[in-house]
Amino acid sequence: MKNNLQPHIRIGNGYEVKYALLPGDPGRVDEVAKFLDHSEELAYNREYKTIIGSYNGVKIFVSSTGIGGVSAGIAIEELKNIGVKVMIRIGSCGALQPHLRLGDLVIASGAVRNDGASYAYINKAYPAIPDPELLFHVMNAAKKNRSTNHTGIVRCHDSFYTDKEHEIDKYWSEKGILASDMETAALFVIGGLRGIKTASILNVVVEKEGDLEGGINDYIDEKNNSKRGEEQEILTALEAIVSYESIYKN
Ligand SMILES: O=P(O)(O)O[C@H]1O[C@H](CO)[C@@H](O)[C@H]1O
Ligand SMILES: O=c1cc[nH]c(=O)[nH]1
Repeated sequence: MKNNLQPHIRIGNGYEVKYALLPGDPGRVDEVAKFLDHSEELAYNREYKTIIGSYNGVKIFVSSTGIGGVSAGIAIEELKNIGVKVMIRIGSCGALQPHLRLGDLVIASGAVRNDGASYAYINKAYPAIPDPELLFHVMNAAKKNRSTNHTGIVRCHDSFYTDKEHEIDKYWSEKGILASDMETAALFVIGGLRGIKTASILNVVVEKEGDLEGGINDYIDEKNNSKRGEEQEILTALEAIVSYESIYKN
């Protein structure tokens, strides 16, 4: 393969970039660009949009992974193939607990593996957990940014519209799971198996169903709160990378 060009993300060797931020939505890549010292688009194929840039002297890729573990798994593997060693998801999530508000950050300390992609790799006895050192840097960065953040287990799923969604959310909510997203489990499991350091930060974009407390104000501010959460997750991930890099330069 010429220059090790990857078939989906459409990037090859030669960048020597150790870090990647992974939003699902390609639109969020441009939001991250606003925080970078400079940035340049490298490729945009299907759901995979990648820019290269730097933040406080550290070079990073920002690559969208699309919706779901299947799509994310492809991006994760291909980014690893071109040398990326540390990946932080900056995603969105739906709250499963009533105290989580729009724009709060959820930092995943583990993920329930209700997705198909992580299971395609290995049976469900294998844990979906982040790298503990990277998690520590993310938690510290979130504190320094004064975000409202919650660290705990999230649930990863493959569907929004089956007839059982309400029942399933109720079950996992009662087990204390913080929120739902679709890619964190695949990221953690593939990271564990492939030796990639991973973490996942999620911005609450949907509050728990039926919780109306404070709902009117939140409704008015809905867009602002979600936007603020997105900015805070981006800043948190970037600051975590800088502090991680200061310790693990090589
Ligand atoms: O906003 P992103 O990062 O795409 O994350 C969430 O949003 C999508 C679903 O709407 C899924 O990808 C889910 O995990
Ligand atoms: O409710 C939601 C919102 C975003 N992402 C999810 O997976 N679920």
